Amino acid sequence: MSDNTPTPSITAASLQPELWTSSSNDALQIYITDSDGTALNFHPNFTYPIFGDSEQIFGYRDLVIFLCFDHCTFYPFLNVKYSDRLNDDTLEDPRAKLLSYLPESTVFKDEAKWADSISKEKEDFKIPGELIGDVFTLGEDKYGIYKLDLKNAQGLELHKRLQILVLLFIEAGSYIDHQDELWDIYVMYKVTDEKTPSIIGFCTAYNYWKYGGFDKFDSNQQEVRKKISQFIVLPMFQGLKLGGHFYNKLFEYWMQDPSVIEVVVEDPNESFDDLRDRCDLTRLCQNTIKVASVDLALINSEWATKLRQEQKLEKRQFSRLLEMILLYQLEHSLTNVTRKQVRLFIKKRLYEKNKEILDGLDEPTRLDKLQTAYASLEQDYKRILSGLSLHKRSLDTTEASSKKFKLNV
Ligand SMILES: CC(=O)SCCNC(=O)CCNC(=O)[C@H](O)C(C)(C)COP(=O)(O)OP(=O)(O)OC[C@H]1O[C@@H](n2cnc3c(N)ncnc32)[C@H](O)[C@@H]1OP(=O)(O)O
Repeated sequence: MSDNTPTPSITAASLQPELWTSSSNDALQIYITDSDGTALNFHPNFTYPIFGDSEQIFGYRDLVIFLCFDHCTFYPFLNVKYSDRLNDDTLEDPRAKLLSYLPESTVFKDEAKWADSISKEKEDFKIPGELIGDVFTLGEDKYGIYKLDLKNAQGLELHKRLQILVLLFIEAGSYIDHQDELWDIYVMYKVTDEKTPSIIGFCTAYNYWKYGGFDKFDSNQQEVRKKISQFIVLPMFQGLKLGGHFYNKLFEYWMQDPSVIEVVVEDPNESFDDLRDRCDLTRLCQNTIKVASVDLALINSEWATKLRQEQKLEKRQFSRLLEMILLYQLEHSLTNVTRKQVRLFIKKRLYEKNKEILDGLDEPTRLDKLQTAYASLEQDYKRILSGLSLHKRSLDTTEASSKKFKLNV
């Protein structure tokens, strides 16, 4: 707009409010540079934690907000462009709003300065964390998972650069208190190019200390329940099984840590639930149990309790996995257990879980509610199981793995 053009006012805009209103989800464009210098672009899933419940920004025409990150250092850059702005001091300033959620290092507008800052950080770049487990290969690339050291300035800075993604990609996500030492942050990198690795995603987990009894307390034996709180794979790497590998590697790491007694997940969404169910099932059936040998008597015995504790799985998740294994057996004719027995077994858990509500209903309604819940769960289990091959793998590996995990079957 030229200097001589009068700035439009709110009253002028009220005639055509749609011209001056942008969806904040559409206006915000996130770019992540690639190792070859190009940038991949996507939109956020949510912006309401930043721009309010309506996810709209009023007062600008043709608004575009560029939020860019470097693939390796995750150095942030922000720019805000629009063709016109209403003359109103009370308008929300998207630049200020976003900067309040970004680290102080964020470069505004000055692209050359951003490029210089990245080059400087890359001169002697070192991932600001400790490698957990080994570097592993998938296809032609190598990956590693690093636990950030938040006491180290670079570790803390990386956390501050990454955390806005929690607001933008996880529903009801919020910032963690990084000063609380009970938080762990794990970052997955593609490390094929060791000098400039690329961030794939990250996960936060909280350590809940559990009082394990007087004896354990006295002998300084710590017991921790790990709660996965936030788990993100960057959009351009989603759907490539990288999230699954990230989760499996974390689980492997926690399996080896005797202080971790259980791994739980805080408010998983459907896609994370799917990933978790499929990974847990595959891990369990590859390493520990032979699918065809699971039956109702075994599930109701001490074996199940012991296996659950050994596998550090929470009760509900473990029950779901066993139920899915029973259904898998039925689908692949691997069992003498009948469909009716499996149905009654699953309904028993559903009844116990919802006893209070169900006991308040008359019998026909109660039976109907249970049947509806069962039918929908069965359908969901079948969806999760589709494409999984649990018994072939387990038959191949049972002998080798049974040496590692000796069970009292
Ligand atoms: C606790 C929380 O934080 S809940 C919030 C979770 N995070 C989000 O929603 C943020 C946005 N989304 C994301 O970041 C990602 O999409 C995630 C984390 C949900 C999933 O990560 P991705 O890398 O895309 O998943 P991945 O490609 O590994 O899994 C894809 C599929 O393979 C399955 N899978 C992955 N690894 C394995 C494995 N090792 N064995 C068996 N199945 C596997 C998954 O269940 C999934 O099934 P599908 O093909 O039917 O979709």
